Amino acid sequence: MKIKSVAVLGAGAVGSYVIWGLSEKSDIRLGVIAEGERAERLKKNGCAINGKTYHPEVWTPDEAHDVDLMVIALKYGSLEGALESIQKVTGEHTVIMSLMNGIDSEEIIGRTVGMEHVLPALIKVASHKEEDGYHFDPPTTLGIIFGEPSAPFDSERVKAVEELFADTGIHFRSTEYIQEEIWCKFCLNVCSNLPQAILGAGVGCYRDSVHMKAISDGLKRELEAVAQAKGIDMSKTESSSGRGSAVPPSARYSTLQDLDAGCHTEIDMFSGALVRMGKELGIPMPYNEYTYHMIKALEEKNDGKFDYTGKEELTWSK
Ligand SMILES: NC(=O)C1=CN([C@@H]2O[C@H](COP(=O)(O)OP(=O)(O)OC[C@H]3O[C@@H](n4cnc5c(N)ncnc54)[C@H](OP(=O)(O)O)[C@@H]3O)[C@@H](O)[C@H]2O)C=CC1
Ligand SMILES: CC(C)(CO)C(=O)C(=O)O
Repeated sequence: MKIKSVAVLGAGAVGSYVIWGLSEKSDIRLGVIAEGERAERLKKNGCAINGKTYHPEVWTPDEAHDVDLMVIALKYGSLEGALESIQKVTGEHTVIMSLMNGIDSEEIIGRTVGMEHVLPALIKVASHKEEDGYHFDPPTTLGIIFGEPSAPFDSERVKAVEELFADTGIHFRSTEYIQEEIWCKFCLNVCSNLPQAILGAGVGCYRDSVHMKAISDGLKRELEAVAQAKGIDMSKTESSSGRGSAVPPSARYSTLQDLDAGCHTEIDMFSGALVRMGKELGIPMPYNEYTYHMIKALEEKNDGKFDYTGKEELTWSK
């Protein structure tokens, strides 16, 4: 098996890492999947990444049908609406890798196209948008981790993806513990993205404030209790997955980036998912419930719900 065509669905901060890495590869076709105004914009402007503009092909889902590898890098809120496109792209042999955060994008995609197409994966990159396009630091980026959910782990498709990434700038590794790796990344996101998003400060806050560390630890204890109840042993990845990419203390992870940009976040796939699982398993989740509601309220604040300027009617504290 050899991967000769790659389609990226979601040419944003994470999709840019794949586009950047594969653009110089001469023996593949690389396209981004887009329609309508988004497709026109991508055709006209290309993808601006680390100060350079790349021009991957722009394919409709029909044009991308039966691509060898589809990489999905959408925000959680866009996934449901893109399932029809994902179905149109998926051919008999298409392998799908979701680089989305959270623990359920694979399951959602698999329900639509069949789990056999999905090669579980995650990405560790700190990528963000600036005025001149997307930026990340290639040398310190840990990159893409992927693997079969069960043996044989050195499958044809794992070897094909390794061969695809081998002579590119993309950092990657395959693993026999992909489920545990995904949960470790989930833990990193829940414990590091969320408290800093409420505080509105860089990740140095966990090093510099015992209070921020205490909140992060509280979220972690709840997540570990859920993982344990589900039989996920995150210690299996301790030697390989201890920490994320090196970042400065000012780093703002994706949840805070979303709030900074006035957008809705992916809190439903972080604390939202944990609160739901906690209820199913009978595990109390006070830190995650509080965090869930606070971030939802910050989204409401961004939407202008608490803009009381010029509203004179009185309200009472109870
Ligand atoms: N940012 C980061 O450093 C990291 C993010 N992640 C995770 O990766 C995922 C993607 O995040 P990120 O890259 O930051 O998000 P972005 O918002 O930067 O990128 C999402 C992209 O998807 C595009 N898009 C939305 N709907 C469609 C559609 N129907 N068809 C085609 N394209 C579509 C958007 O286009 P448009 O802009 O035109 O709307 C946008 O370019 C998230 O789950 C995130 O948590 C994981 C690791 C690190
Ligand atoms: C924590 C980080 C940067 C790791 O890749 C990430 O996933 C995010 O910003 O959401």
